[in-house]
Amino acid sequence: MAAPRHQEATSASGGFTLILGAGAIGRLWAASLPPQRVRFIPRDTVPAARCCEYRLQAADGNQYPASIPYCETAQPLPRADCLLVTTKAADALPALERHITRLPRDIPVVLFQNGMGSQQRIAARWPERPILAAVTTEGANNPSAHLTIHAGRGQTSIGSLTPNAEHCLPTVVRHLQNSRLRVFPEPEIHQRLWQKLIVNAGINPFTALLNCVNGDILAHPFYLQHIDPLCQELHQLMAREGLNSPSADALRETIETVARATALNTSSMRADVLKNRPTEIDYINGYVASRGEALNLELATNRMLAERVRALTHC
Ligand SMILES: NC(=O)C1=CN([C@@H]2O[C@H](COP(=O)(O)OP(=O)(O)OC[C@H]3O[C@@H](n4cnc5c(N)ncnc54)[C@H](OP(=O)(O)O)[C@@H]3O)[C@@H](O)[C@H]2O)C=CC1
Ligand SMILES: CC(C)(CO)C(=O)C(=O)O
Repeated sequence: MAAPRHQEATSASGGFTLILGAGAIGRLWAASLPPQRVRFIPRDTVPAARCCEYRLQAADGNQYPASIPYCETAQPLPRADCLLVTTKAADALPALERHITRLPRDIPVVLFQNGMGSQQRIAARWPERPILAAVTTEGANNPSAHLTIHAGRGQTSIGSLTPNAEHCLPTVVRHLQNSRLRVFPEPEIHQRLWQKLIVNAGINPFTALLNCVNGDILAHPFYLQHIDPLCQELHQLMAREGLNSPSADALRETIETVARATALNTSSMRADVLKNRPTEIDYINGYVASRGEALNLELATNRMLAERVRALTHC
């Protein structure tokens, strides 16, 4: 089946997008942007093929073929309107460090990582570059090497992390709106990152530890024992960080609304544990616990959840 038509992109760089991280979210974006105007930056090793070939199963169930060229490892990177970084949180800074000298200083870099910590480290490492963060509720997974499933339609909010990103935000948003995905500018990106962090902190570790889908945590005694202390800690930390901090009850309500809305989902953390891959716990409950330590707050529930999840993939 032929893919639906895109609007034609126009810009000085020809509407080009570079993507670092050809995993589930990277492939969703690559197949959703105008064809012929996307390149994956490969790992250090020369990729086995010139193109990343796969099928994207759209949210309506239809499948479309995608063939996304890899950039030549020995050549300069092509001029592009922006770089999307779609690795896991732990890989984002090392991956950027490997390639950043090949990129013009003014290229906007959009970070898609869940959780918190990696974005701040990247913004602090390259404060002069335009670095932006994206918070996305799109859902994608790769059940096999050549199939990417767009499991749930959502939206992507983008905001600036460094001063030089402010003026690029409208252009980056317009550029990414040229895809089949919904994209919006987010002036309060820090608050938005925290909202997503709260949801991930309240759902992901429980699904990983209890080995269940999102909705099934809600009636489990372990969840019921820990969710209120967890929400108290999140409320305390947000207040100390100077953020707009909803009450612990409101945070629990937010977490449970998402758990009910995604009741049949396997969370990204449970999926990582099931595949014996490193989880992003250090950027979720681990990040909360370490911010607590830095601010002299005892956030024991987050620390306990982080330790238990780490133990799942470290044996
Ligand atoms: N999937 C989703 O629905 C959502 C994901 N996110 C967030 O987006 C981020 C990416 O998630 P997802 O796509 O699921 O993860 P995946 O593991 O599917 O993809 C990450 C990709 O990054 C690649 N990668 C790692 N290091 C490098 C490097 N140095 N150079 C080039 N490529 C590299 C990996 O390659 P390899 O496979 O070889 O290791 C892999 O292809 C995560 O932070 C996640 O939390 C946020 C919302 C939704
Ligand atoms: C919202 C939630 C929990 C959906 O599964 C998610 O973001 C994740 O799995 O990481």
